[in-house]
Amino acid sequence: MITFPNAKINLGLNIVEKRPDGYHNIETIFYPIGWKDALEIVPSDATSLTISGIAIDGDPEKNLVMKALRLLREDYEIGELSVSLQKNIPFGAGLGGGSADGAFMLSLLNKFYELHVSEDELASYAVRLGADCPFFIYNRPVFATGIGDILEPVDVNLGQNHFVVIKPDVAVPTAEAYSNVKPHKPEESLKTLIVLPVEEWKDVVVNDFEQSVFAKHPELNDLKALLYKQGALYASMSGSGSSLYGIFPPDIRPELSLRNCAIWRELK
Ligand SMILES: C[C@](O)(CO)[C@H](O)COP(=O)(O)OP(=O)(O)OC[C@H]1O[C@@H](n2ccc(N)nc2=O)[C@H](O)[C@@H]1O
Ligand SMILES: Nc1ncnc2c1ncn2[C@@H]1O[C@H](COP(=O)(O)OP(=O)(O)OP(=O)(O)O)[C@@H](O)[C@H]1O
Repeated sequence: MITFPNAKINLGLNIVEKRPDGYHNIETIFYPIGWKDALEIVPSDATSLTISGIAIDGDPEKNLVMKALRLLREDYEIGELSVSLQKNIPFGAGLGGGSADGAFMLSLLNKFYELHVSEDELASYAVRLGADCPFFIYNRPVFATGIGDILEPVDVNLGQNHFVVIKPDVAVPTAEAYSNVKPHKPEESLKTLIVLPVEEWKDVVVNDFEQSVFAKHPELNDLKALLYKQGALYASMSGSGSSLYGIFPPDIRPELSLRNCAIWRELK
C-alpha cells in the first residue's frame, strides 16, 4: 500500500509564550501544499527502511516513519514490513516533511491493518512524534494553537492565486530557531487577520521566526524581497525556515531561476 505525504506551509506564525516543558505555545495557520514524498509498505520477512531521493542524514531507526511504526506496535499487532520512502520534500525547510511522513505512516498502518483507530486517536499518537504531526492526520487548513497540536478548521480564501515555494540551500534546525526568539502575545489573533484579503496580509500576517533567522541568513530576506519584486501579493518564510513562499495572482508567473534553490510551484 502506498501513500503520498505532502508538505505544509505556515500562513503566519506567532510564538506566544515559552512553556514549563521547554516547548512554546504558538498560533499559526497550517496549509497543506502539493509537494509530496512517497511512502510504501509491503509485508516482508523482516522490517527494513529504504530511502531514495533526497539524502537524509542520521540513523534510519530515528526516521519518523520508523518511530511511527514502533509507536503503533506498542498497542497493536503489526507484522514485519518492508518500508520504502521516496524523499522529495526538503528537510530543515519549515515544510514539515519529516512530520508528514510520520503522520502519514500512522494513517497508512491504520488503513492497511484495519485497526479502526479514529482520526482524533491517531492525532494523539502523532503528537508524540512531533508538534507538527497531528495536523497531517487531518491535512486540511487549520488554525493551530498549543504547541501546534490544538487544531480548528479554518477557511482560507486564496481564490485563483497560486504559490511559489523556494527552498534555499540553508537548513535551519527547529530547536535552535525557537531558542532565538523572544515570545510575545500578538496584538491581534491570526484567526482574525487571515480572513482579510491576501492583498492586506503584508506586514500584519507575520512569522516571528523571520527576524532572527534573517539576521543569521540575510540572503533569505533578499529572497523574500525578490518574491515581492516579482509581484507576490504576500511573501513569508514558512515555519522555522529556511523555505520562503510567495502568493501570486493568476496572471503573474514569476520566472525564478535561482542557483542552489529548489523551487515548487502550486498552480490552481
Ligand atoms: C516550526 C514549526 O514547524 C511550525 O509549524 C513547528 O513548531 C515545529 O514542529 P516540529 O518540527 O514537529 O517540532 P518537534 O520535533 O516537536 O520539536 C523540535 C524542537 O522544537 C522546539 N519546539 C517545537 C514546537 C513548539 N511548539 N515549541 C518548541 O519549542 C522544541 O525545542 C523541540 O525540541
Ligand atoms: N522522514 C523524514 N524526513 C525528513 N527528515 C526526517 C525524517 N525523519 C526524521 N528526520 C529528521 O528530521 C530532521 C528535519 O525534519 P523536518 O523535515 O520535519 O524538518 P523541517 O523541514 O524543518 O520541518 P518543520 O520544522 O516544519 O517540522 C532531519 O534533520 C532528519 O534527520
